[in-house]
Amino acid sequence: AKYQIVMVRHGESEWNKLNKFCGWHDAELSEQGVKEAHAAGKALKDASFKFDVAHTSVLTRAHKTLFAILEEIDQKDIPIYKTWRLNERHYGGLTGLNKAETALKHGEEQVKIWRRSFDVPPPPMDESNPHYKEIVEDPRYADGPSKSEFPMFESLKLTIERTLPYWNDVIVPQMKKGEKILIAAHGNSLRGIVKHLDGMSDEAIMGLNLPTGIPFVYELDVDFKPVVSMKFLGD
Ligand SMILES: CC(=O)Oc1ccccc1S(=O)(=O)Nc1cc2c(c(O)c1O)C(=O)c1ccccc1C2=O
Repeated sequence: AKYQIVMVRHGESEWNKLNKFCGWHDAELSEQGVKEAHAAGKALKDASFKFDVAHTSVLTRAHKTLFAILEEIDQKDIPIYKTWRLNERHYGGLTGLNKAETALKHGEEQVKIWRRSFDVPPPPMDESNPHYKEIVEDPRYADGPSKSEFPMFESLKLTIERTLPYWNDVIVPQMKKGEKILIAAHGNSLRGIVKHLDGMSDEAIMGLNLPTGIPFVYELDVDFKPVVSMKFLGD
């Protein structure tokens, strides 16, 4: 095919293990997550993948997944672009809550609505949330989003709407120049790219839960239409 791109959801994080909404909180990879990342790198090395450039979010769990992969394929010297636009969805006031706390605070009915909604946002994060300051004041957001567009919550729809401009304005032009690209990001930001590439419905993309730490390949024709969609390594 004319173009090929590899994407991978970061390995399991410490908060995934605790079933806590993580979003823009900068959780570490769990030990299992580090292992997943190295396994991903080994799979890419065995398949002789080489990249010219990598894109990731501004969150550590994605960086460490990317670094483990680049170490395994011996390509630690390629340029790495970090952008908030590839961040995980912002879970607003739910950030830090686990399953029980969420149900206790908002009730099972509301959880059911959120789970199946594409554009119903969680409650905004406010100063009462223990993670408010660490996120809003983080210097890593100096390059964006601006104060006025800094999210306090995101629906899946809003997440996709802020990820796609990066795909269209940064990644596609690089692919057109022949760059071989690896994206290490998060479940919901990668959903935005996959939804766009495969023209999936809102319902279909909500049904897609990408596995952690397993790279997948898209092969695209000259019009960026998928010839091969979401081919997982090891498949
Ligand atoms: C598997 C699991 O325990 O998921 C968790 C984790 C934390 C809280 C609630 C749950 S849950 O069991 O209710 N399931 C569960 C709950 C939720 C979601 C979701 O995808 C999910 O699987 C959302 O996407 C979601 C998105 C936006 C607001 C709330 C939710 C939500 O409340």
